[in-house]
Amino acid sequence: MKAALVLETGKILLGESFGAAGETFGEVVFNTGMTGYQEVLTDPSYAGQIVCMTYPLIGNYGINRVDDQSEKPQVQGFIVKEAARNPSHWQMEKNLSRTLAQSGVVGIKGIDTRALTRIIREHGVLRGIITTELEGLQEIVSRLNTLSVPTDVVARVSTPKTYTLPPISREKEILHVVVMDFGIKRNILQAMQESGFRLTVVPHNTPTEKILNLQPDGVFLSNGPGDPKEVATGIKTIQGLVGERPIFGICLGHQLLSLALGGDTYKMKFGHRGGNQPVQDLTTKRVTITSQNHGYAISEKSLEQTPLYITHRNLNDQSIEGVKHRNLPVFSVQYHPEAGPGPSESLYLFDEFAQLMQEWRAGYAS
Ligand SMILES: NC(=O)CC[C@H](N)C(=O)O
Repeated sequence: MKAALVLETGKILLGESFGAAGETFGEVVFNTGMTGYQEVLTDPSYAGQIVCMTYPLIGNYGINRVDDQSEKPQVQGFIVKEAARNPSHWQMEKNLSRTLAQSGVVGIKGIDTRALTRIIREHGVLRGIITTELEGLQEIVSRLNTLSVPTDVVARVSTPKTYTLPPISREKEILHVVVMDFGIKRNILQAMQESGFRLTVVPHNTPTEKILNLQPDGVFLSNGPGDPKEVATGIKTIQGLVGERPIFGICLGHQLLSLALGGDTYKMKFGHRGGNQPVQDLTTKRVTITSQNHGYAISEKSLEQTPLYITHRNLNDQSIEGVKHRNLPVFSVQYHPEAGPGPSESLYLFDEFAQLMQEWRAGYAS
């Protein structure tokens, strides 16, 4: 079956249906990862977005039981050049196109994804529609201008109920962390369990008092989809938590922390999505290659009005990748240290969080 990708610029790219048939609307973004498509599909941070994979062959190791980052694919649509016809891997359980079809994800294959990426890099992220209904494509272009990206995406992907997870590593001192779930990836939960944390995961709109009543050693602010400025209740909660407990934020959590402390965020032209973004720790000068997935960033100028200072920078475009509070145990990073998918060399940040919580615990007890 034929399919088309229609962009808000009026450009129409023709390909073949991949996954579910039908129509889907979203913001078209590109990811440069050569592997990790299963993690990308199931990462709740992509809710509302149509993801274009720049790497030209996708699906070659199928879908397995271990790489899911949430219970289902979360992307709004999926664009590939070539979908592997004979996937093979010892852990493979299903094939990609069937998984997409069963989950109702409308995709398209046969698109020159590198050419599409050039268009996005030139223009900035674009709204688009993938459709298997090829009649009336011109009408879709005019309809596209009336559609806007949903603003309630965090509420859609956050847990509706509080739940707990035990520590996996028993060697380390057990610390209790309350996780504010704005659309968390499983690999982050797992990295924290492996760091010896006992987790209480709470919905995105849990008030400050309820979190403090759980008597955590620290609070974690998760990744998540959409514009951070839309997460007003979360920002308010974080304002109440600063100074009460050690705090660590990743990606959306990092952006929300800055907003809570008086900083500002902006929408990047096409964002950072992939597994090879170089980030420098400004104190040690050490560079790590990081996994990233974000379209917003902290505005540097706005940090002057906050108690935060810059700890990490992206070496490709100098954008802010990490901040720390000047005198409280509060820090965050824009990238994904949990390494799923991507390099694992930034996992040490979870140990830093553990150390802050231990110090805080010791200070609190004395
Ligand atoms: N991975 C994330 O947490 C993404 C944060 C935010 N939605 C952005 O696109 O910038």
